[in-house]
Amino acid sequence: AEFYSSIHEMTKVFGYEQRLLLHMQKFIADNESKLDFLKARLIEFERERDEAASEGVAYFQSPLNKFVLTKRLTLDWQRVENLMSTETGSMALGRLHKLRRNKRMPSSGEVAGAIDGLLRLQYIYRLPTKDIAAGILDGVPYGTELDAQLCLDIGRQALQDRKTLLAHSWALEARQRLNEESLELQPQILALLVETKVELEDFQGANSTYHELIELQPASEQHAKNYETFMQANKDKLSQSKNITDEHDPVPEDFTGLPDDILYRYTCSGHIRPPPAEFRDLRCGFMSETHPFLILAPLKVEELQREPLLVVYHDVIYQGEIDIIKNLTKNRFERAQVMGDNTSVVSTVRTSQFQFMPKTTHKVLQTIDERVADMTNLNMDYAEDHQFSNYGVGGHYAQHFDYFLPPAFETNQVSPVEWGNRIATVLFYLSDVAQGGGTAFPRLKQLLMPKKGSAAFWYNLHASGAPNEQTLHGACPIIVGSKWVQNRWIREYIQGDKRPCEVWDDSLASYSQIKNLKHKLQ
Ligand SMILES: O=C(O)CCC(=O)C(=O)O
Ligand SMILES: [Fe+2]
Repeated sequence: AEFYSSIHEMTKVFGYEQRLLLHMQKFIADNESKLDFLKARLIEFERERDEAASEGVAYFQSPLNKFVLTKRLTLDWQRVENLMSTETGSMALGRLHKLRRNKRMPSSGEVAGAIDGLLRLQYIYRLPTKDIAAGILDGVPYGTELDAQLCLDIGRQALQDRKTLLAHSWALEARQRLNEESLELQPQILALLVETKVELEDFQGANSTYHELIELQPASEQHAKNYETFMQANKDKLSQSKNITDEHDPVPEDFTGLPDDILYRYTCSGHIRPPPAEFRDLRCGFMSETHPFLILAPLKVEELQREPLLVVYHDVIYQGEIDIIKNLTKNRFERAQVMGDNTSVVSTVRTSQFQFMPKTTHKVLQTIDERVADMTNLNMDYAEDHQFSNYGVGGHYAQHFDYFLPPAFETNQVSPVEWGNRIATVLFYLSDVAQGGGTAFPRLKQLLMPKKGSAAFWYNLHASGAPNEQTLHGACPIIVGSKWVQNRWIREYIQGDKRPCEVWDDSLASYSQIKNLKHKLQ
């Protein structure tokens, strides 16, 4: 199993640790009683030796003593030897060994996954390194401090991810957190610091940190060699210095034209927001007139965007239903995947756990679909299986489109293909999230915060069926909490009479897109 991508899974780890602790206690107790027995024997044997030594030859003249000594040298010492050579606590050790190798236990690869999540949080929400290390996330203290080793591990992974400013700050933090116990890490920390300083072009700083490192381990040939390579490569730049205090790139003043991953980042962090003018016409309430389909459903709806339509319904899934769903999905989650070139793959683009469930599984899923039909006026006969996702701390789903692109059709990843593309998405929030975890629409400048019981609805396609690229969206990383969502992906098939095309006449925009799409297909 994989734990770091889901809080739901993570809670099971506590149970495992509890059992590991019991085995360890048993192991210690067994060994302690063995040592107690051996210590008592030792004292006894020493006492008799002292007696013999003080009495001298007279000691051996007593037949009784002769007997005692002989017995001790044979039987007693044999028992001691036997005891010393038995592996005490082997039963407890065996159990611990077996439990640790259980395939449901987290593996060492999970540490990398967990660090990856932490770095993503820090990067997107611009969290200060010293706060995270002190156990403070986005201003809230959680009482867990990170030690020098962990700070070093995080720094190394940041460097690997090319987040050099972060790597530098984690190396500094690791150095600050060195203590007697962890002093042996100092050379590794200095080495990381050198690497990051070189990358950030603080050659003077790198040079002096190299000196520190060599002073610390003057005998190391490796350091000498590395230093020589460094000097050869940078000898003309040694006067170049930089006071690196930043941990993050500066926030851009203007976001136009920036790549989608950057837009996603700043939408999640709240730096990208719709300008007030865009709110002017938007409505909220028990709407029935703005869009024809709402006549059917006097639901509590909030309009976030007209073009393309993006609305949020409030109180459209109930606690009783959520309880049933949590029960149905129990122990059935697996690591979420994304579409790869030919097949689905695990990726850091999407770190959560998910499962699909046919609507025939339980009546509650049919009830929900009837409600979705009321909310959207779409035909739910051609909706995919219900998808449930659970995100853990640091879990996210990077910017993506819900609609299928031509390659997905070509590689048979659209099933069933006759149902066409995903015309619309309804995303139910089955939980609140304490911190982070919004759904970001970078091109619409919208950030929806999960609220238990509400649901977002948007069309992925233009009325013509062409993909609407404005619908790019993603699930921002969770800072604190466990996020549960349920997806309804509604497909195009026989929605023709349902979707009120005349209200959203986007035929012009989609014409060029269709051409573009055809071009891509050729
Ligand atoms: O969890 C979210 O907020 C968004 C999920 C999503 O976009 C998806 O599952 O396709
Ligand atoms: Fe999505």
